[in-house]
Amino acid sequence: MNGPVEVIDEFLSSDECARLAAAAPANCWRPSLSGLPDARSVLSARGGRHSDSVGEGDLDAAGQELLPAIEARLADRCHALVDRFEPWQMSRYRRGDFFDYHLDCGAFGTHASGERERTFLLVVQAPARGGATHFRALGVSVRPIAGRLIAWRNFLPSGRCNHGMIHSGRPVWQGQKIILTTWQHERPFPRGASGRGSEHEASQ
Ligand SMILES: O=C(O)CCC(=O)C(=O)O
Ligand SMILES: [Fe+2]
Repeated sequence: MNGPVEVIDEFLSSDECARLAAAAPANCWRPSLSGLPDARSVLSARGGRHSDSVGEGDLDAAGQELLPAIEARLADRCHALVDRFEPWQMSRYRRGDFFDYHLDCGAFGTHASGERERTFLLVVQAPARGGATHFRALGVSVRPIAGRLIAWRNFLPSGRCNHGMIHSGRPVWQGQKIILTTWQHERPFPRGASGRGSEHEASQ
């Protein structure tokens, strides 16, 4: 699909999906927090979301070792700038879970790395029913199919947040949806304690 929402099927192989779906230890899942990096803002930001998430640092070795190859693929096929990526997050939506309509842009205005300019969402496991990513203002609904990349830009050409990109993760009605998501910021994003950058930083 062309247009404001880019969809690439089989971006992940079925083997990668299987390894990633098994990569989060059961006791690492936490209620998802939306958007904001600091705990102060998190409670108010959480309201419209019901799902669980883990950070990339929680994934097992088999899962973590896939990430550099996935990033290289995103750089190659989507011209992604991976040094601006936030640490990956894996989210799980079980029956009835959802992520209400929101913008990915708008919460990081004062962050050193700037706003979330682009979103890269990889479907690791598809639910049996429900769970589409719905862009209300665009009238676009993208089904969660395992291996599918769903990517979009959150800015207008002027550099302001594009409110036309408002979107939601529709409720899952049967089965479970697992996604692996990152956001490309305006400037390099140092991967802190939760990411692979931490070893690098520590050695400097
Ligand atoms: O689960 C979805 O389809 C949407 C996820 C999303 O909007 C996000 O993680 O920012
Ligand atoms: Fe989003």
